[in-house]
Amino acid sequence: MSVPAVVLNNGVEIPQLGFGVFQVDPEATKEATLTALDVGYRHIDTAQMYGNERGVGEAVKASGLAREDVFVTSKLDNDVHAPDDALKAFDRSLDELGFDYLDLFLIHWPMPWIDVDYVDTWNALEEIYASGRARAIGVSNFHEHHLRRLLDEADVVPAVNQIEIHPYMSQDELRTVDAEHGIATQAWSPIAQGLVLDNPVIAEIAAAIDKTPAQVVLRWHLQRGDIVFPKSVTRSRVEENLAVFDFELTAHDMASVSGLNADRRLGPDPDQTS
Ligand SMILES: NC(=O)C1=CN([C@@H]2O[C@H](COP(=O)(O)OP(=O)(O)OC[C@H]3O[C@@H](n4cnc5c(N)ncnc54)[C@H](OP(=O)(O)O)[C@@H]3O)[C@@H](O)[C@H]2O)C=CC1
Ligand SMILES: O=C1CO[C@H](CO)[C@@H](O)[C@@H]1O
Repeated sequence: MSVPAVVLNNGVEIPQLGFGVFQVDPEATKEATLTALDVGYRHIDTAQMYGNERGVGEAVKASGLAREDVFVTSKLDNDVHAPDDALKAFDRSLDELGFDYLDLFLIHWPMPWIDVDYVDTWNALEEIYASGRARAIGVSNFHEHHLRRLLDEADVVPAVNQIEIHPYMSQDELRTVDAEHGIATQAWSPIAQGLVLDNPVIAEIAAAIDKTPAQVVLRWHLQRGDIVFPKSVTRSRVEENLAVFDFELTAHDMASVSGLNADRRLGPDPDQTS
C-alpha cells in the first residue's frame, strides 16, 4: 500500500500517514515498530518524552529497510529547552536511535512559563538543521501567537506544527494559520485515542461505506490535507489504519464529521501549566 507524500516547505517529503509510538512500552517498541514497517508504514513519530526512541531505531535497523526509506520524527523534551541542553539532547536522540540524522525534529511544547524563551530553543534547532543532522525542523503544540514570534524573530520557518486534532477538536483556525505560512499541520491523537469511534455520526458513515469508524476518521484527516500517525499495538488495527487509500469520503460526509467539532481537548492547553 503506497502512502502519498506531503512536500514540506524545504522540499523534504513526508509520508502523509505514519505510526505513532506514544504509550508504547519501551520494551515493546521494537516489535510494534517492526510490525508497522512490515505492514507498510514508512513514517514513525516518537519523542524523547516517550522513552522509546531506542526501540524505534532497533526496528528500523532490524527491518532491513534502508535508513533513507523510513521517515523518523522525534521531539525535544520539555526540561531541555536551554540551547546547550537542546543540542546535547538532540545528540542523545541520535545515540538512542542509532542514527546519524533525524528526518524531523520538533520542539514538543512551547513551555512559555519557563525561564527559557522558546525562540532561543528554536535557534538551537536552527543550528541542528544547518548542520544537516535534521532534514527538517518544526514545532508541536504551538498556538498562533507562538508561531508569530518565530516568524518575526527567527530565520527558519517551521516545517510542521504538530497539534491535537480529531473530530471533537478540529482546529480550523490554527490549520489556516499554518497553511498561510507554508507550515504543514500534523494531527496528534487523530482518532482521539479511540474516543470518537463510537460516535453515531461516524458509525453511520462507516456502516454505509463498509469501512470502520477509525478508517472514516483517518480519511477525514487525509482529505483535509493533514499528516497523521495513529498508534496501535494491535496488528489488525495497524493494518486497518493503513488501509485508507482506496476510498474517499463525499463532501457531505466530510461536512458531517467536521460538524462534530466541540473544541474539546484531550491534552493540555499549550499556554497552561496543567
Ligand atoms: N505532539 C504531541 O504533544 C503529541 C503527539 N502524539 C503523537 O500522536 C500519535 C497518535 O496519538 P495517540 O495519543 O497515540 O492516539 P490515537 O488517536 O492514535 O489513538 C490510539 C488509541 O486508539 C486505539 N486504536 C488505534 N487504532 C484503532 C482502531 N483501528 N480501532 C480501534 N482502536 C484503535 C489504540 O489501541 P491499541 O494500541 O490497544 O490497539 C490506542 O488506544 C502518538 O502515538 C504520538 O506519536 C500524541 C499525543 C501528543
Ligand atoms: O506527546 C505527548 C503524549 O501525550 C502527553 C499527555 O497528553 C503529552 O503531554 C505529550 O505531548
